[in-house]
Amino acid sequence: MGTVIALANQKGGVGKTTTSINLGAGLVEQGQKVLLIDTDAQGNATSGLGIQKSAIEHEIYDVLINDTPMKETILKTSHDGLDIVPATIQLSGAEIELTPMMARETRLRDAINEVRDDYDFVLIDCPPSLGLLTINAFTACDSILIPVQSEYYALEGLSQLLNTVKLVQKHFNRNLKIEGVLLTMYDARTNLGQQVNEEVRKFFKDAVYQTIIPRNVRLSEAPSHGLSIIDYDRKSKGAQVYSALAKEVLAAHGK
Ligand SMILES: Nc1ncnc2c1ncn2[C@@H]1O[C@H](COP(=O)(O)OP(=O)(O)OP(=O)(O)O)[C@@H](O)[C@H]1O
Repeated sequence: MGTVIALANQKGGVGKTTTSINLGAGLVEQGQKVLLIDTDAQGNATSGLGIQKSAIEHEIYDVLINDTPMKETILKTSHDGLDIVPATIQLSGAEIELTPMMARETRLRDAINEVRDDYDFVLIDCPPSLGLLTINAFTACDSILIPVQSEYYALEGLSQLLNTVKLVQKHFNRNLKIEGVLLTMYDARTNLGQQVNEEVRKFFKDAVYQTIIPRNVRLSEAPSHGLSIIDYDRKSKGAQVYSALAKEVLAAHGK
């Protein structure tokens, strides 16, 4: 049965999607079967892996609202072996359309359970909010990977995130854990980067990955080509660090 990891931080632009795509591809390189579920209406993970919106027949919205089986929404991506459940802008209405009568917090979990045996890892790219879609992800997953941007106010908002984790543990998912905290867009040349590194390690201790993701222009270019960093520029620093992260994640799971 696959391990389900949600990538979440309600702050926007911290590297959730970049990490979902490239950790996913990195895990595939290590011989894992991986499904990425896009739950962000911006659909950046979807387009970043080369899926044309016009080619999408069913998406995560249909799973959550129309009871479409997840299996019918799964597409192959530009990275061989990495599958995706796509998202489009249609998903932006889902939080309002999910009503209490629909068991609205557990719909994603129920859908994932139908495909979980087909994969080693299921990654959920969360939207930048702590709304119902993120609650669905936290209810469905085993653990949460929190990307933290190495910038001013890096820790701001994380206590809210941890409160949401506690609420979900209490009501829907007793075994929910923190998978790890990942420093992203790190610039070793600045004092700020080093300060944030120390601050985050003081707060989250061993939960912080040894692997740190630096700012790397190749990582920001790859999605516009619909490619993971491994396919876009295998020799880049970005490809090396996401490969190292994949190995660190696997080691944490005894693989
Ligand atoms: N390590 C990096 N180096 C350079 N650019 C990066 C890096 N990581 C992410 N970016 C760029 O920063 C922007 C935000 O990253 P990303 O989309 O992964 O964040 P996000 O947390 O998923 O955003 P949102 O909250 O909007 O969903 C993107 O343009 C991405 O290409």
